[in-house]
Amino acid sequence: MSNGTILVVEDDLGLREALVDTLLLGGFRCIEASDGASALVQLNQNPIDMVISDVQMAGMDGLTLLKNLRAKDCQLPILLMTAYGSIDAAVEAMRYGATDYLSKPFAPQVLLDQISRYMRAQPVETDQPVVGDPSSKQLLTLAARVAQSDASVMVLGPSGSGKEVLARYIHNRSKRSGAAFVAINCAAIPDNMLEATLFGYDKGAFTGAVQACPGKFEQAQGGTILLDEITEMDLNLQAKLLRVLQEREVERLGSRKTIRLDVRVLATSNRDLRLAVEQGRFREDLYYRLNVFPLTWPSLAQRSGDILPLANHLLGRHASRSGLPQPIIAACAVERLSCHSWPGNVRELDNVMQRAMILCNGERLTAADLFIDGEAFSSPIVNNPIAAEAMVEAPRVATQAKDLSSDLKHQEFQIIQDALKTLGGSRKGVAEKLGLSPRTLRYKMAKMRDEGYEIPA
Ligand SMILES: Nc1ncnc2c1ncn2[C@@H]1O[C@H](COP(=O)(O)OP(=O)(O)OP(=O)(O)O)[C@@H](O)[C@H]1O
Repeated sequence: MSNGTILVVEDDLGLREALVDTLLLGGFRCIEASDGASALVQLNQNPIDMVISDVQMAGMDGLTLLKNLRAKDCQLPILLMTAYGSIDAAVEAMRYGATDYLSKPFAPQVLLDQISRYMRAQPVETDQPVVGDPSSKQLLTLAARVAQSDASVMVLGPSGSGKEVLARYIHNRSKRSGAAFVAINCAAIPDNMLEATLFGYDKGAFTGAVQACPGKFEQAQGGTILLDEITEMDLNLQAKLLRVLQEREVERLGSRKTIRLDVRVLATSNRDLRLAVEQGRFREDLYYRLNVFPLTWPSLAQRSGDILPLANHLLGRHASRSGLPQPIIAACAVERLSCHSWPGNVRELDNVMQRAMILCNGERLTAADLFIDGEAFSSPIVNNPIAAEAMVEAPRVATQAKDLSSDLKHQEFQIIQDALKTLGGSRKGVAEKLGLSPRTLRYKMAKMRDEGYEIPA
């Protein structure tokens, strides 16, 4: 997914910078505000997908900002950062409609995990899934045929394999393409909020329901709803969902008015559905209702003909986002991409291409620009030909290369740490001295932080 835009509201400049660095690394766009009032201005001027705000700020504090935001938009995800141990502030935040809260201090990964739980689904930029493997081409042809009907479709496949891309493709190829496509990730929303999110609620239906809000089904009226990771839905809610699907009508929470629905339902799961039914974790009647037409997108390793076309496509996407020309993938990089098993599927490939775009210095993307998790990495700063060699040979000498890589990474972090100390913490100075772009430096510093290196102030 293009990860979306986050408004970061924090009056402490240092902390705001650290938050922004972490979020940029996570692939999000960021807009900054130092208090509640300027946050409201930013919100009026920019499309925002999520807000992260401190509670204690001079001027308009986080809770007042929260109330203002909720009055304008009842669905915008808002995360509040509360001081450690400040239970009262956290409870109050939730009462006034915060989506969740983070208690300070928190690790960067905790922040990123919370964000991915609540981030609004982002439009996927490509209309047509990119494929190259004969099996994927067949699957697309089948999906295009299924799209013409109004049947429920269950898209199966491992995490990151492109299930949402396929679901959007079905919507775009259907007669409903002119209407909304509404995706909801059933695993990302806490059980007690999922029902209200799906079916909507009336004012006063529960504490914090300060105004009526339509649910996702209503928003998808005339179009398609995607129930992502449906097997994660709790059994009680599965029963309510089944009723909505059977009756084709919905009642908002706290309301007696029924609303007729004209919505096509698509669902995804990365579990073995039959097994989930056998284990009593997924209702059999719901299984049959949703599984009218199952389509399975296998792991990337099982359709290796897709790897290179996808790598080029994803690289092009990152190049155009950074306003840079798209590099050509050199033969050594192609070999490395083809050798890897891609346990994280297309999402992992996307991350690798994003990093490669940052690391790549010229028109050619080489094996040394591919930073694959769990494999050797040759640093652009410590430009060591032995390490580059070790990377190309990675499948054969993985263990040796891994040791060398971690050694090089340590040296590189040491160099950055020393430069920061010498230059009194000036990032601009360090970037210039080491010949790195500010973005690459930020990326490396965030990695250092993750690995427990101390960053001189
Ligand atoms: N065939 C494809 N063509 C273009 N982009 C793709 C393709 N498959 C996956 N992607 C990209 O890979 C990323 C992951 O895809 P997607 O979110 O559809 O996977 P998923 O199977 O739904 O993942 P999850 O199970 O974690 O929800 C997205 O950035 C998407 O744009």
